[in-house]
Amino acid sequence: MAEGVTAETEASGGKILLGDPVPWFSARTITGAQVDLHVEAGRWVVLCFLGSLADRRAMAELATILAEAARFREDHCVFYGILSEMPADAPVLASISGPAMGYIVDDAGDIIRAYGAEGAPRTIVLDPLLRAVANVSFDDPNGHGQMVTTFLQQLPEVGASAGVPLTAPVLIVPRVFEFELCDALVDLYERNGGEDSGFLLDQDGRTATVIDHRLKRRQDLVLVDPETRAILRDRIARRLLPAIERFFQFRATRMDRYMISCYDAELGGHFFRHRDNVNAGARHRRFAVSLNLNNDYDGCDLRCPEFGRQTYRAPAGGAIVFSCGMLHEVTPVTRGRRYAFVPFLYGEEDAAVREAMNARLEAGETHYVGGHDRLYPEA
Ligand SMILES: O=C(O)CCC(=O)C(=O)O
Ligand SMILES: [Fe+2]
Repeated sequence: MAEGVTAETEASGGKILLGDPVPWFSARTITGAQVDLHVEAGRWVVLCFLGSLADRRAMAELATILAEAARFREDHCVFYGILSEMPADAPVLASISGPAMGYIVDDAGDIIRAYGAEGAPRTIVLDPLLRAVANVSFDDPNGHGQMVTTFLQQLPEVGASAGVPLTAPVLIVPRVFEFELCDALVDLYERNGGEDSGFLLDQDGRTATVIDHRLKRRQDLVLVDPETRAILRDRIARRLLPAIERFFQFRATRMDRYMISCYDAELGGHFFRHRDNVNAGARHRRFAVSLNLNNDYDGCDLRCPEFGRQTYRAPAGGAIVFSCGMLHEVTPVTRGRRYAFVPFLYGEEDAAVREAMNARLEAGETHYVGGHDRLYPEA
């Protein structure tokens, strides 16, 4: 973006500096859709701070940007209009809302203030890593609408957003579990079956397990047998941890979630975009492991939207390891069933964090007592 825009941003006292990461926020749109900015990463994000739509100017600027609405697509660019009060024609805005376009009423002004837009309507565009790449005020000498639409017209596809080919920071390590071990685990699952698996969600600062098939469809079989757990722990400690130490410089001492997970094509198995460490009860998680137990299925691969549309798949018996802070999704399984072992790794300090976060768990959630997650219990 033009240098003049940077200068303008700094001079206005706004908190958003071009190039810098922006603050995350959570809100609901006027249609009730939950927006967590951190989940919006992986595409261009247009935050249009319009003030009140009772103001004719705001309406005109919105109309100019909406002329580009065809560019708002879930896999490319999403648009949020942030309003200081509920508009009179909310039903009209609701009718044009969708997965790539929404309107948020920020009547407390928290988001507006955090983005330096109080009394200074503007459009801020974020890159797929949620860093500000444009900050155009309504007072821009070149015209707000003109500047924003030109900018939107020039946005490359997400995969080209860095100007060089992108690869997500995932480590693929083959041959962690022997094929016989994989087969035995799949067999165990088929004999026992799994249970619908939820995901963690914070509401009013407390973490609860929620089931919503639109966001996740998976069945899990929890492994309680100490011998089975010891075998899995042994393979992870001997074959995976050395690679994590070498390539990520992290020494894991704890692992949780001993279970076999199954994504079934007949049930529409998938896992929507998420990060594994954002909820209070999940802050201890450092690295996610995704170890495939079979390969006779289609789809169900890992995608890391911040790094483009490309997908990743571990070979049977092999693992993908990635940071729990990275946005990721599991694409729908389109044929057969995918079986996987998907534990989280962390260390001693993280275990202490986890214990402290017991206080933030919703009633009914299992409290962490430690011990069962040690990777070297004999030490
Ligand atoms: O199925 C996978 O490979 C990843 C699962 C996942 O993202 C999770 O359980 O949080
Ligand atoms: Fe995950």
